[in-house]
Amino acid sequence: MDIVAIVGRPNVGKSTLFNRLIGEKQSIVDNVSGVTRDRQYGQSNWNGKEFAVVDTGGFVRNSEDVFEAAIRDQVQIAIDEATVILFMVDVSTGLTDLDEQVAHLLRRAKKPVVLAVNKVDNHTRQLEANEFWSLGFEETFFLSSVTGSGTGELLDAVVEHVENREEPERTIPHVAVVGQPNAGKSSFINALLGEERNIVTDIAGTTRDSIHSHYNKYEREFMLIDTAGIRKKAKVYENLEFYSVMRAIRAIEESDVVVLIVDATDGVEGQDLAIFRIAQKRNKGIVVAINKWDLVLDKETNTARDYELKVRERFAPFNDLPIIFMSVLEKQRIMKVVDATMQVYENRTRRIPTSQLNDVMQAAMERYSPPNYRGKEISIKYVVQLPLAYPAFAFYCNHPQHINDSYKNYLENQIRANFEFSGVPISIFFRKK
Ligand SMILES: Nc1nc2c(ncn2[C@@H]2O[C@H](COP(=O)(O)OP(=O)(O)OP(=O)(O)O)[C@@H](O)[C@H]2O)c(=O)[nH]1
Ligand SMILES: Nc1nc2c(ncn2[C@@H]2O[C@H](COP(=O)(O)OP(=O)(O)OP(=O)(O)O)[C@@H](O)[C@H]2O)c(=O)[nH]1
Repeated sequence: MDIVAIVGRPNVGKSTLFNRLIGEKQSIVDNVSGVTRDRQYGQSNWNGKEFAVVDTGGFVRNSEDVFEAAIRDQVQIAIDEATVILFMVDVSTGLTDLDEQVAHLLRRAKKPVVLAVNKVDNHTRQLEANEFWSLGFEETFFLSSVTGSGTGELLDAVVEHVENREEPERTIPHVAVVGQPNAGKSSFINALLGEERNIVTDIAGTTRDSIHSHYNKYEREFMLIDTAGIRKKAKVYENLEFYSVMRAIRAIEESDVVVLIVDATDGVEGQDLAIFRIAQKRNKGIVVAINKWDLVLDKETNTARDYELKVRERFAPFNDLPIIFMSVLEKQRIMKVVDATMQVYENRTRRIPTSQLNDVMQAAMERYSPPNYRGKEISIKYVVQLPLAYPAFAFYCNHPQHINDSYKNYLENQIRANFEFSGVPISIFFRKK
């Protein structure tokens, strides 16, 4: 999926536009599941074209006083990683030095740039906004993110640069190895591939600059997707947090299963969660590998168990997934991670025959039926698994809009209790019948 990155100074209105793009619905859903840092990444659809949106402002806390250098850094990363750059400026403050600096970087980029002059709320501001033509971007649009005026034209221009890429037919599982800088991603991949590291580049229409390596040993075969280390030679960004999430997004997009490597000495941090939620939103299989377990000293009988419980809490509500403690350094349990990955891949492709699914779910719904809504009886007639690349179920019922989240969770838990979907997010829809 193509990535549209919104860049610009603090306070110009990036997150207001971002929220508009990803839609009210998504933010409500996220609130329910306790996602707080959802400002970074979302999916949008315009004119039938789907794309991912990244709000670069979501990566800086207190962005009011963020260093200018950090913003320039983000712009450079966005240029490298995104498909289209949406550069936002603010008519109410007028053109600033930092705008000029950002524009300078963008003009040299070989990526399409769309300039959005925001807060053009009225006629006076419309006149003032003309000064931004001096930045020299052919595609310049005037909008008001709060009222929404002008956003349609802007998006039309943005999606001109977006391709609707079909998911390529895959013959073997694609596995993305992601995690924070220094978690041990390269060490893990090197341990798997050793000398035989066979880098496959340029798979038609899929790769740009992530590295694909083919693993085929001990009757296990998959493609490893690794974006680690690409930039090491070129430039080490100060803004590592933004950079590593950005490159994780790319790898996740191309994968079926994501192996999230976490440094045991740090525990699960905000950034690990950000990457985890992106994989979850994209319905990818997930395996968590807690690495550097050798560095955790004085281990007792319950150390791993207690640690695992804490990790599961962090990932809630989606925590039906394999968590494996490994040490790449001491070659401990690396193959366990591989096996879990293969299992999760299988779970993600699992198809439950309709009759079996209905037998199990009818029984579950008899044990605990959907609560009435304002005296209306809710009845779910049957359920089918949808023909998608990931597990998704449609429940046909009389009042689809009145089934509450706790009942939805009940249904999901029942599916998980009866069928093996460990490591895989499940989508549940209610449809009118
Ligand atoms: N008048 C007006 N105000 C706007 C418009 N869009 C956003 N704002 C306001 O501008 C302020 C900053 O908006 P944000 O969306 O938080 O800006 P941001 O660029 O994401 O800021 P950072 O989080 O600092 O990066 C908020 O008070 C918005 O309500 C607009 O079109 N017109
Ligand atoms: N003690 C210990 N050190 C490890 C382990 N795995 C990796 N390391 C060390 O951690 C450091 C970082 O490992 P890398 O594999 O380069 O980490 P990375 O995630 O690829 O890092 P970036 O490319 O910066 O994103 C190296 O010094 C490794 O030797 C482990 O299991 N135990």
